[in-house]
Amino acid sequence: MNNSAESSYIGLEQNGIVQPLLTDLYQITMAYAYWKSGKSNATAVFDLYFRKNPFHGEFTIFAGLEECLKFIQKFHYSETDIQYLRTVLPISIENEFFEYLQSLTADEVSLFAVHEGTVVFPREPLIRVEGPLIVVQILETTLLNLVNYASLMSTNAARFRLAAGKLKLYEFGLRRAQGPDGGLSASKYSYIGGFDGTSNVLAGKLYNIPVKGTHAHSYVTSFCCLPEVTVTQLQPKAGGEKREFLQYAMKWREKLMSSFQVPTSQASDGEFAAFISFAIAFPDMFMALVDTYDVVKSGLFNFCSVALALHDFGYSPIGIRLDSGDLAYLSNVARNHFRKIADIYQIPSFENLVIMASNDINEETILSLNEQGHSIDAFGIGTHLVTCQKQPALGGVFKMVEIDGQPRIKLSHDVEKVTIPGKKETFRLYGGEGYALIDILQRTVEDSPCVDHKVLCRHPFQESKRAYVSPVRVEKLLVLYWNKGKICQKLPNMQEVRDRVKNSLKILRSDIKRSLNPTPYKVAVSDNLYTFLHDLWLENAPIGELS
Ligand SMILES: Nc1ncnc2c1ncn2[C@@H]1O[C@H](COP(=O)(O)OP(=O)(O)OP(=O)(O)O)[C@@H](O)[C@H]1O
Ligand SMILES: O=P(O)(O)OC[C@H]1O[C@H](OP(=O)(O)OP(=O)(O)O)[C@H](O)[C@@H]1O
Ligand SMILES: O=C(O)c1cccnc1
Ligand SMILES: [Mg+2]
Repeated sequence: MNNSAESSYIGLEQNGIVQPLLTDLYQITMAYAYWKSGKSNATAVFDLYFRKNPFHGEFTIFAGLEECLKFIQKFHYSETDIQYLRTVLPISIENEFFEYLQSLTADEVSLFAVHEGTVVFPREPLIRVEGPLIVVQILETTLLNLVNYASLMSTNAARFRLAAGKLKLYEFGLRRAQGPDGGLSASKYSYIGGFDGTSNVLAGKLYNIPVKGTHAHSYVTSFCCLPEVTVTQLQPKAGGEKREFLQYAMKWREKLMSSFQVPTSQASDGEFAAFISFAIAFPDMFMALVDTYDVVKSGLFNFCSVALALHDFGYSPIGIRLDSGDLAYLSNVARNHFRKIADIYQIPSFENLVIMASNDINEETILSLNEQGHSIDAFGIGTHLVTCQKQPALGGVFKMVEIDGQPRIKLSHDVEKVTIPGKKETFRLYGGEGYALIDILQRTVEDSPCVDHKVLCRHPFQESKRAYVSPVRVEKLLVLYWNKGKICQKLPNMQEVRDRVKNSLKILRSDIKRSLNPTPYKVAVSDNLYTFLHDLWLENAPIGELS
């Protein structure tokens, strides 16, 4: 098993699908219309942000930044891209436009971003992109594609992590993921969000994530009786001659089942044969799926018998996986068996055999299991995690906030959808206990908030909602990551991003993180930005006439 994700994954090539044509056609048609109307030299500022936290929660983890940087680093239309565009755009498009497109790079763009893995909130810019209008516009779809699922997935994983506490979490979702790329991203961002590993072997290879696995029901059902065990011997861990393993396991099964007063006829021989064969193949990592027939009457006895035989041979069995039934009840039964065996046969390690649970597990199942009391050590989670079944998309958007130094606002009947105009900074203000109190958006022309100085924080749309905050610490969230054609920050490796997620969540009070009815975290605007926003709003919304 690959145990370290410490080495950098920065050197990795980006998935080949991520290229300039991975965009919506309208970015290119707009580019032509901008170009044609003489806006090629316009300079624009766009904010990438989302409006609502996912999963009925009150926090989001920002992820996908490194992929965005890799994308803009190599942003360039190839000759075949241009050839293809010629076939889909109208014949009337001037040839010089294609020449112009082919010459484009993101070298004149600046990109500011929140560090990947940081906890973030609605309306605050996660990424601010400044530069030639056409280039910045063209980046929209790809940047959103790279950030939305990555952030959603990392947030989902972080929520599972909060629910599971210190228990191990493994991502088992590849078979249920949204295609190959969705599956790889799910493995990567669930690790960033706090999972301990994945069953996805390619993700292990590409990202150096620990890979983990047990076996499927098919392995168990492929055996029907003991004579099918053709290799019956095993070399003891300490070395020396191979010995009859099968006989040891059989002796243990008789002994165990009679001491638990269950007739051996109740246990499946096929399952027993499967476990023996698996143990002979993997004596150092024996983990058995015990629910194919009957966990209590068959699976547990078969597992324990093989595990005891392995112990006789000097090996340490790992544990079991439960994949159906009442997981709380069955895990407690299993733990009691393990305890009894540890006690009767004086093998203390048996008490701590791993109990893994899988089968359609979601955040609520884990919270409910916690309430009921269970003996599970690890969860294998697929569908709900990778498809983000509770909320399949993060509604991140990319909106123009300034052009040629002039602020821009997008109005909407839905106040939540009105954009906050102008070039902005975000500051996180901390209170005495180390918790973040509020995030405040300011215009870049304003002075930064200072420690121990009162800052007026205003709700962006509700005039009466305002408060003074005297922060004990101020953190500037947006950092210049891409400038003059270069990545200008040291990029963290995956382990560091994962650590940031963990530490970033610690700055949130627990009521903001709880699953049911969490307290919203406040995102405010400065007094100056409040006035700026509302003046521009009025300027852009003429007084109507009723008739
Ligand atoms: N103690 C428990 N509390 C809450 N939910 C549980 C508990 N045990 C299992 N679950 C969940 O209940 C669901 C049970 O799934 P389902 O109704 O398909 O039964 P099953 O055990 O898979 O049956 P089958 O033997 O047919 O596979 C799963 O989503 C599982 O995660
Ligand atoms: O339940 P998930 O969270 O998606 O986790 C992954 C599931 O994948 C496997 O099931 P399998 O493909 O064999 O199907 P089944 O258990 O649903 O029959 C495994 O046994 C888990 O039950
Ligand atoms: O290794 C496992 O147990 C596993 C892998 C993928 C899906 N379900 C289970
Ligand atoms: Mg299942």
